[in-house]
Amino acid sequence: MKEKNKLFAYFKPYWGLALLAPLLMIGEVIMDLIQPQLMSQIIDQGVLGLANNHIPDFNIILNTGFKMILYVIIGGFLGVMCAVTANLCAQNFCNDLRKDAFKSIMSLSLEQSEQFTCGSLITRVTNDITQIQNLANTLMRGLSRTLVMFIGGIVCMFLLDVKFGLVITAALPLVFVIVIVVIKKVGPLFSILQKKLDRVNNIIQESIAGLRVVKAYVREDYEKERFAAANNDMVDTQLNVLLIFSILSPLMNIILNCVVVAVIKVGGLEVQAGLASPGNIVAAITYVSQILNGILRLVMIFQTMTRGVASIHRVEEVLTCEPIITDGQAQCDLNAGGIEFKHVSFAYPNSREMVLHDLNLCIQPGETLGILGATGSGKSSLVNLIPRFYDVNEGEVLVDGINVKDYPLDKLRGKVAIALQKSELFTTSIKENIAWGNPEASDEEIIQAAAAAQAFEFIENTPDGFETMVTEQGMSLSGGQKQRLAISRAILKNAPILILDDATSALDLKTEANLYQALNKHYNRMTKIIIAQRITSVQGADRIALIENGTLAACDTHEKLLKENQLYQDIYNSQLKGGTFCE
Ligand SMILES: Nc1ncnc2c1ncn2[C@@H]1O[C@H](COP(=O)(O)OP(=O)(O)OP(=O)(O)O)[C@@H](O)[C@H]1O
Repeated sequence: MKEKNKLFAYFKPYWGLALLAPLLMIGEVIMDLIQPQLMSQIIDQGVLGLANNHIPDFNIILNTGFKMILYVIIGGFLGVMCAVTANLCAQNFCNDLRKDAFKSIMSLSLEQSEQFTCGSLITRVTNDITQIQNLANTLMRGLSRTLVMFIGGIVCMFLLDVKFGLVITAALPLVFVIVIVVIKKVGPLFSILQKKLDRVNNIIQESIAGLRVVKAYVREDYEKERFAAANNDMVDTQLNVLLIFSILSPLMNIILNCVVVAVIKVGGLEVQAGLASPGNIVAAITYVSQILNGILRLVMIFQTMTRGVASIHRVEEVLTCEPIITDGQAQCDLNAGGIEFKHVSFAYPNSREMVLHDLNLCIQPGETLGILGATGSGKSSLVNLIPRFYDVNEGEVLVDGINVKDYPLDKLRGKVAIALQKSELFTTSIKENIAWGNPEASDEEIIQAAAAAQAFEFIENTPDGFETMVTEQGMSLSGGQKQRLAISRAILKNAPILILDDATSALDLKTEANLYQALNKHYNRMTKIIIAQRITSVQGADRIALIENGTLAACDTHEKLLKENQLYQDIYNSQLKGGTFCE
């Protein structure tokens, strides 16, 4: 585990701003606290003329009035400066946090990102960090304002008249009991709310990413209902929170009015006794309202704080999540591309069922190995172990004679280029999509890779050639075109090991044959692993590995397997009869 509470470290560069903002806020609140005193002076000295035989003094009204306006202006200026400073601090701090959270997500092992789920990770980097930003802002502005207003208001009331101070102090226990009950009720609801938001985001993400399938199966209504159910569930929790909060405001108003009545009653007696003035009563009423409104705001602040703290935990989970698959220290200068699976058994971390069982297979540098097997037999799982997308449970995988666990990950993954059946393309130009596999590649190398992948011709026929923009997830391209771009990218990486994991499934037989011919001609030193469903895709390979229920059923040349292996003969015959095969 990385250091806990590391979030505070993000504040460090901005501690000056974080300190200045509450100071400015204190200044603004002091200006607010002076106002009732000045108002008291206007009433007592200016209007009632208590110090001048009950003769009103308009000069005092005018001068004190100007002072009040001046303090309001100063308070407003300090408030604006406080808002600017707090926002600068919170924005910058959360900007750093968001970048690091994203960096952390990028370094997660696949099983960890699967555990978090995609929707939850998106919510953590977006909504949760916004909640933390709100929290930072609230702590610097709202909390400091409320605390200073609360303490300052009570002090001012005691200074006006000790009995006023005692009245408000007597009301506080009841106020705090109400606040604590509300906080206890609402607190746990916020964690639940974030989880429900995760679910809503997951559905949005799945439905939008799979929009074509949704439309093809006319499942819009189903998706709408699924979304509506999750959304309603979230809204219900939100409503519960709001309901609890909505009870608070009238309760506070009742207490406020009771305290005001008590202040007037006590104040009346004090005026009769000559111990206080009418202006003092007005000032005290204003302080009561400032204090109780402050406490009401405290509950809202608590709302932000609870949400923020729940979000801090969620973001910290991402920040402190160490990748399970970590670097080894081995140095390996060999770049031949030899691979060996030694007694490999493997189960996915989220499942107890073994997918591969005691599998042994040696692939020579430069060899082309076809892998054939029924769906779900474990073909992809096998090749996923080479770049360590997952680690084996038993046995070992060697690349160029070294256990993959001993490699620094970037060195190991630098040796492997992989193209998948579902080609991941980015919203950028065709050229950048290909060069993504090797950003330093020259234009000629990009063209050569595209030509080998049989993509050059169709790219040239697009409106802007290599500069044509690929729309989101490659929607503007056919399945076969996307696969060819993904293969171009893998070829361009020029790694010693090239894995095509069912990456030619959308290509017609002629294009596929041309691709393999080009690979053999121009990239013959690469070790190639070709996973396919069709025998035609692998029959030209040096050897073909037959995977059956996670075990290696056979591994030999096409000719030998055809002669000696019943399973291979069955596949061959079924594809021949099904009309898939043509020589
Ligand atoms: N991320 C995963 N988590 C848990 N189980 C998985 C995961 N990926 C695959 N499996 C399971 O592992 C088994 C082997 O899957 P794998 O993808 O290796 O098969 P495959 O031979 O490549 O199939 P296909 O030809 O359909 O792509 C299947 O039973 C599958 O359900």
